Amino acid sequence: MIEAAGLTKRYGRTVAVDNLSFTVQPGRVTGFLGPNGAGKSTTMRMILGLDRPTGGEAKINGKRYHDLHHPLRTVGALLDAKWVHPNRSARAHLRWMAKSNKLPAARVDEVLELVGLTSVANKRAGAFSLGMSQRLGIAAALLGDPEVLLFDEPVNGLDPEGILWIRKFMQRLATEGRTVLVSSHLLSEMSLTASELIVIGRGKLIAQSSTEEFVSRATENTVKVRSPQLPALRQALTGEGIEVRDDADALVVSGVDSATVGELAAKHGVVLHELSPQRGSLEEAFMQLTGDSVEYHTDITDDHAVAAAAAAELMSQGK
Ligand SMILES: Nc1ncnc2c1ncn2[C@@H]1O[C@H](COP(=O)(O)OP(=O)(O)OP(=O)(O)O)[C@@H](O)[C@H]1O
Repeated sequence: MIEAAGLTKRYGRTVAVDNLSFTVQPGRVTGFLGPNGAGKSTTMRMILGLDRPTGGEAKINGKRYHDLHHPLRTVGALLDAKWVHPNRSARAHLRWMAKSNKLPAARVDEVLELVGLTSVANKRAGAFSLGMSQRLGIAAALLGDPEVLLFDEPVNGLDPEGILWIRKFMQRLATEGRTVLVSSHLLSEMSLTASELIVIGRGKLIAQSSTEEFVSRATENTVKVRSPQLPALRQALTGEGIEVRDDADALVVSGVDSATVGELAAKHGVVLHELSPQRGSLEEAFMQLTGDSVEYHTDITDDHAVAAAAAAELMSQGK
């Protein structure tokens, strides 16, 4: 289990992580979702004792990272897959890691097998593709057979096949009873990988809920309605306890269908110029929820690969 309580990190005037509290439970994949620059990496680094919090604390199985007796036997992480000596083979890299962390050498071949790298174990890690490097990073995270695993944007830059592999692998780790926290800036990817979500924007917690609940909330259908008598229409709707928000010269109505809106307008003698049901896209809704918290735009090619993997997954499920 991972617990963050009031976790805060400031870099000068930038508040990278702002009073963040959440819990990550074992036995399922928890998605750590937020736009680029939201503070995901900084939070993970604080959990792993690589950055010192300005305030609050993070605990892994009830202890701060620095108080763990055998850190690698408790927690494994994939932060930067390219963090490998380029001239070392995959096996040599893992042997060196095992030795320096007092882990049995026999575990090296086990983890190579687990991630499917046995056949290339003696090849130079510097010549690995990104997908192979990610697998090697995951093998390294698994060396100590830890109960808790953190993966920072593991599918970034991967092709659809690589994305599918990572997704299945995380789910398998969770079904083994491990605590798995995986970060991403894409709700579409997380909706296929994680059963629980922690959503942040500009370092602040936006939501922690089941993925199902978050997605259904994020894609809530609305009705767009335009009228030359907007104030009267707004009053008619809010008078019935219906939620409305302004959108330029229109109102966006939530929680009711267009028939209800039309009938209420007629009852109050309000003229309508437009009455259109809106179905929000998942990513658009997510962007809206995280509001102005987007620091910069995401890499289009990454997002296309993720979308293709999502489509492949749905097809493989026969949907
Ligand atoms: N070492 C640092 N010095 C100064 N500012 C930093 C440092 N590390 C992160 N930041 C800032 O903190 C904020 C959060 O960054 P962080 O990398 O944690 O976000 P993120 O959600 O992981 O985004 P990304 O996916 O782009 O890495 C950003 O505004 C970033 O510029």
